[in-house]
Amino acid sequence: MFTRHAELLFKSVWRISVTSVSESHTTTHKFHHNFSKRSCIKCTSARSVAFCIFPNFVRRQYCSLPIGRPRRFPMSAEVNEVTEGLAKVVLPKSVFYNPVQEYNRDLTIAVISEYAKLHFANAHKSENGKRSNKKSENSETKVEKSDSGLDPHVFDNDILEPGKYYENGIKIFEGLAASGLRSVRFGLEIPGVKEVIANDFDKTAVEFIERNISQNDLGHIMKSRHGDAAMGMYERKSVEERFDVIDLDPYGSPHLFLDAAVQAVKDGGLLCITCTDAAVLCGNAPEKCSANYGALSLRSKFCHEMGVRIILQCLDSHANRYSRYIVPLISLSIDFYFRVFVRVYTGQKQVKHSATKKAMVYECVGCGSHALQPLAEAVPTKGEGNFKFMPGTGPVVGPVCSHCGHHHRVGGPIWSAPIHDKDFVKQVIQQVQTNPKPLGTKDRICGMLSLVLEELPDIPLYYVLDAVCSVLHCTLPKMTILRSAFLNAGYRVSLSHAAKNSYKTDAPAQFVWDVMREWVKENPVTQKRMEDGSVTKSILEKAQVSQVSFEEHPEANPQSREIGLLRWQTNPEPNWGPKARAKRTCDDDASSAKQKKSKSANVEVAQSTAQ
Ligand SMILES: C[S@@+](CC[C@H](N)C(=O)[O-])C[C@H]1O[C@@H](n2cnc3c(N)ncnc32)[C@H](O)[C@@H]1O
Ligand SMILES: [Zn+2]
Repeated sequence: MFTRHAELLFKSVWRISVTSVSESHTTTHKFHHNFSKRSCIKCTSARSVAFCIFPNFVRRQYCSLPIGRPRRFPMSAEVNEVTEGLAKVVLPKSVFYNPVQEYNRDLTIAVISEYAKLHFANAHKSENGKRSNKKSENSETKVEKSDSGLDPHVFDNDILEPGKYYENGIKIFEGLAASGLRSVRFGLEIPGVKEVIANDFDKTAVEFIERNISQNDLGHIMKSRHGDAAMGMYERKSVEERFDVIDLDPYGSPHLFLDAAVQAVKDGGLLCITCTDAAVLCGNAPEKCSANYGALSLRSKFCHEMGVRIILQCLDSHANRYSRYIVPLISLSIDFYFRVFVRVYTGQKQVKHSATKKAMVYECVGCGSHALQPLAEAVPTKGEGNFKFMPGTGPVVGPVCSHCGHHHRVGGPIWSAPIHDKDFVKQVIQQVQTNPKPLGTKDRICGMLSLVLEELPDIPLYYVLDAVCSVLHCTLPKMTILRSAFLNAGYRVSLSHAAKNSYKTDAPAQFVWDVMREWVKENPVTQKRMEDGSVTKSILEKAQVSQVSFEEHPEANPQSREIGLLRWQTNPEPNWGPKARAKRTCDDDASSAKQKKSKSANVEVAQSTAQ
């Protein structure tokens, strides 16, 4: 006991930095503290939090703020340390953290890193352009460095380094940062960064963001912001101040932040958006989906891709109001949430095409056949690149389903244009595979993105084999046999990353059912399933129009399957999934109590309860 006292006294007198370890509190402190005064010697705040080093023995006070900024940590906070990627952060229970979202964070780091390369390549190109103009104006002028200080060789040599400040680097805003883990990782792992701002409207979260900035030595590129995410973006919507990248990872739906996001991102900038309100987007609450996203979701077999496409049409509609439009880079349905990466551009001419990239969806309530009703079409007129825009013609389906006689439900509008940029996806895969410091979820990123590369880019939505077979009450053909039938008939077919056993095809629904009629000839349905008026009977009694061959086609096995990539998630940990909204455990002062009140009003409208 005496030795312990002596050790502590020694440390406090000599102001040695301390790494504290206890059962529930583990944290590293960068600053030195005055033990006897029980206040932080750096900021002399008597209100700094006390974390016990040794339970029931002694309490010490720490603070990681720069001198002169008094601050307080909650007295009752239990602090945990989390290590992910290159980051080590501390956070109390009252600040949100979901370990399963590591995949989301890893993927985002890979995407933004690739985006940063494009950013530097563009800057380099425009600098070269300027340089050659200057040269042609005055051949004696030598331009060694750009006016803006960009080293022209930085991109050529691919020597951008993470953790370093780049004057011409990318500016990133994380609107809903919680502990700042994601932003800290951005700062440490993404090469070519100028600024990372981690924002949260929770006071405790921001205190921990600051602590984590200091603990990870990121003061030169990262800072915190305390306030509403939308306001943080509106403040930076002027052209000079816009962000290159905005990351939004809210509880539930991001809809409250989208108007600000599409304005605060620079021309060609990147939005990274998570939606964890999967139930709403997948048709459990179409009215809520309509209110939040301006589109009706359908509870269909293809709901996971439909959810992605609803988010994209919503983003594009928001952008259109400001003469801007989106270009999706990667749009994914993952586990229990959606994550989309889109670039936002300005251009009135392109905005006119936006309505042609959206469609309503008809889905038969009996057999699940679906058809897309485009909202508008572009008709070429005189002069290159000129179009006249017309409302879509329809309906594309009859009063009842031509396959089973049931009625249709109408959903949408959805984004009906491509949802991924395959060249970009290839670059991300290559970068993830060759990264000397591999991401924790590297295998899954490569597996899922390889599936994305295989997806038919021009075919929205898909069929699910189990569902099609359950309509007919028949046995399931092997996926390779089914795919062969489409390929042998000259149609294209692919999986979708959004669902196992899915198939996308450019074949008409008539052929989809012809394949099943042929299959049922060899694998008959029991007679009791052929009741009068049943969907099974209606479909199987219809004459088969096309010839179908199940002979194995050489491309029947998708490459991602052949080489055994990790394509769909296996359970990463027990009870994984959305995490409940973080609960506040600390005492709040009067102002944060007020804030809490208005927050709950916002939250009421804004978000569902889980992430
Ligand atoms: C799901 S957590 C963010 C998780 C974090 N991005 C990560 O990867 O660990 C959502 C955070 O948003 C914050 N938040 C909710 N509404 C907000 C608003 N309007 N403005 C700023 N922050 C908000 C909450 O306090 C919470 O910390
Ligand atoms: Zn039908």
